[in-house]
Amino acid sequence: MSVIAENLSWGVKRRMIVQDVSLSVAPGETLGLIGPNGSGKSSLLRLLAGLRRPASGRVEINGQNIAQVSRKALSRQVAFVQQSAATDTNVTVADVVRLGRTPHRSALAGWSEADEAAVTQALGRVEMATRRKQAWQTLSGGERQRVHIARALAQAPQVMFLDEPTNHLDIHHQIEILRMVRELDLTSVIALHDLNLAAMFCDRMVVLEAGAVRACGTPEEVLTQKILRDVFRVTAHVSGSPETGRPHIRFSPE
Ligand SMILES: Nc1ncnc2c1ncn2[C@@H]1O[C@H](COP(=O)(O)OP(=O)(O)OP(=O)(O)O)[C@@H](O)[C@H]1O
Repeated sequence: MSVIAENLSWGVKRRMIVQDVSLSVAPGETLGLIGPNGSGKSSLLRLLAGLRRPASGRVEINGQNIAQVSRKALSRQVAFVQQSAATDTNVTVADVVRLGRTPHRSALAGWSEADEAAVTQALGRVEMATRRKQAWQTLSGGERQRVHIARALAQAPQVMFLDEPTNHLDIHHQIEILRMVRELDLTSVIALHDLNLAAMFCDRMVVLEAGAVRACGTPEEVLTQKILRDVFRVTAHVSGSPETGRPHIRFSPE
């Protein structure tokens, strides 16, 4: 499914937080959203996922304006992994992942074998299958993050929005989660701070600066010394990684 944003703007009081953003994500593509703290990545993701109404502009998912799609219909297609999703404390890991099946169930239908299989498969994909009975509140930060990703997978979406999905993860799980998202047969938009990981796993990237698109293109096109200096305020050397052929950034201490 494609995701297209046209001239999206959103703000609070007089402050514009997302400014005239247009972008498009092709079916199956992984788009990285990068930018400094406060540049509007989370706000833009919420607009794209239909969790917030833009002040102006529109979002189309699979050719449909999401303002005209019911929330339930949207949640059958779109999953959102939030940065710090609130979860009831008195539940198990499996309970949290089961919530992902809600959009697919009717009020009268019972819990089906297909629902249970989706939960089991999702837990397996994030390497949490052995923890299904563990109490949510006893999980570590990274384990919670993986369970939230499993909940989104159990939702069987065609589009996934992820807001810094790897910020609590060890390097093995950062790579595994991003590899998995890229390999899944879905369209994804991922806000990431680690620019080298973004370069490794994203097909294209959008750089946000003060709520506006500063650059958009392949990792090679976007991760230039100039952008790193102007937008991220770092001195860095960019070279092609011999293993992946993608840009690799070496940051300089001054
Ligand atoms: N509901 C709100 N009310 C007031 N200000 C808001 C609101 N939501 C976001 N902001 C402000 O908008 C700006 C962008 O926030 P946002 O969370 O989208 O940035 P971000 O790029 O995701 O940042 P980070 O990298 O720090 O997670 C920030 O300055 C934030 O304080």
